[in-house]
Amino acid sequence: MPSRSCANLLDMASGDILDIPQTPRALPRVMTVPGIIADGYGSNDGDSDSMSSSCRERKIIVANMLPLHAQRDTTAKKWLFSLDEDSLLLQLKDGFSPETEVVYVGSLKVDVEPSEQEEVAQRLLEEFKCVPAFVPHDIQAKFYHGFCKQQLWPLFHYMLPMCPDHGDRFDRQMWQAYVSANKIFADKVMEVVNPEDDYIWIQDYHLMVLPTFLRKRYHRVQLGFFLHSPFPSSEIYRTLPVRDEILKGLLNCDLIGFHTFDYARHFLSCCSRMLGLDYESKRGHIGLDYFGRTVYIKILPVGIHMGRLESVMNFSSTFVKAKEVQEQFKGKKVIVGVDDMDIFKGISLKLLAFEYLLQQDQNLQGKLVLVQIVNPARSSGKDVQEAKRETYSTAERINQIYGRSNYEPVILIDRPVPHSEKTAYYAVAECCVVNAVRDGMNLVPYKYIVCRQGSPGMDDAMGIKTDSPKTSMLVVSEFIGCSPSLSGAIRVNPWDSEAVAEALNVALQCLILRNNFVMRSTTAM
Ligand SMILES: O=P(O)(O)OC[C@H]1O[C@H](O[C@H]2O[C@H](CO)[C@@H](O)[C@H](O)[C@H]2O)[C@H](O)[C@@H](O)[C@@H]1O
Repeated sequence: MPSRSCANLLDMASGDILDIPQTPRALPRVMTVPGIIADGYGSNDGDSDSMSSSCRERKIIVANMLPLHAQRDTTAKKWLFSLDEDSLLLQLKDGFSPETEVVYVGSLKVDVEPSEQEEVAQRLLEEFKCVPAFVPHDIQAKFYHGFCKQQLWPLFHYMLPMCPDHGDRFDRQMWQAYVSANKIFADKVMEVVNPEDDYIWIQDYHLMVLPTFLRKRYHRVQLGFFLHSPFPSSEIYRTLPVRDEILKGLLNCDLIGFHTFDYARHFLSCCSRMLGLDYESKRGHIGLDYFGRTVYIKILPVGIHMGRLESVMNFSSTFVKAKEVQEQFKGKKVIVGVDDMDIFKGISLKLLAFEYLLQQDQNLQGKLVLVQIVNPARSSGKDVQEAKRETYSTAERINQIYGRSNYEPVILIDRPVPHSEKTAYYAVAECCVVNAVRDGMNLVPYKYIVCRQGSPGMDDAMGIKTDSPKTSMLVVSEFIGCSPSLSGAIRVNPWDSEAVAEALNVALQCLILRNNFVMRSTTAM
């Protein structure tokens, strides 16, 4: 029998929760738009009632990874740190009022020797208001690469571990590591928190039992949690052996945020079926009573940060790249895809649809290009290796069958691609396709829409008249969180490659019709 010692660790925490004195409390003072949503697409429900009026002045954002780049200068034997401008965590900060102080708690992407940890921690707090949680190597491997990436990530994206090739089966040691890592993060929060005044925002599926440790220590601390991934149907979720511990972890918060109504609905149905908890509408918000507290459930879809994206659009390096891409694909229609190398992003299915399209319509051969940017994998699992192998072999096959001299139908860009370069591809491509079989939100369509709108500088670089209409098409999977918000997109079932091919064909026909129409109107003038 595997040891259940970590269950004890957690039980100690959650067990005590049963003993929390049920002092009547005022309604939790919950922030609206916790900064997750910036001034872009996706918005909160726009409430501005009394719940929003008492945002605490210091926020502690806890996430698996700090928004930092870290590099070791081996010659000078010094660490070099800088802010990771791409991190969504910085976007959270932009949503708060300027007076709000934000402290981040999380791990570094690098290993720091124990002898250097104290000095590094002091520097990061002073220079970046970051508090590093140093998770020992053995725990980290089982916590992140094990329980997070091999168990929770597949399950939350609707994949059951039916056989070893499809996610690892439940492993109590990995769960123990998950609980231990969450405790390490909780201890770090406790080092800096002022429980009377601070608001603690916990991010994502890596840290779902962290609230239990904090609630055990501070009965009255204000805790919010946001899940960036999907929350699956209760029929999937109930297969998880530690389903109750995780639900209780989340319920130890005052507010739980989800991207979509469906994810919130699934969570509520799990609370009802597994814990016998029913929800009710409280002052216009959905709330659950849990040991004398009300836990609010909110739909807070993440958006993009327009300001940051617009500034990247105006980099001279973006103009140069856009011009270069435009020249490279002159006379061809460009479809762009940007995805993480992950088994749920449906990259191979997208390639199969593209292959089918070329096979069905010979006229497109030589004239159509799919530029597929692949962000490097974060997980090292064999599932990701297999997805990568399949992506490469499908792309190679398409290029062999339909390629010619000076023409490759699939351009696979598999390296870290800077923001400016992605922006340039978005700006040039007339169609963007997101074919994920499941994704919490997916911000690619929003970025594409903004980049296609262009800017005077970008239009100038590309030789486009600013007032001339630009036609763009979006093909998106119906299984991603952002899908319902994209009313102008063509929605597809990503598993049905023939239907995706047909959708791409419709998109191309629309582009051609529209361009002919514009050309005719311009000529007539
Ligand atoms: O791979 P991880 O380190 O475990 O992180 C998980 C993913 O986090 C981010 O995506 C998630 O948040 C996005 C914004 O809310 C959402 O659009 C997406 O659906 C979520 O999965 C990150 O963008 C991914 O690269 C990570 O894999």
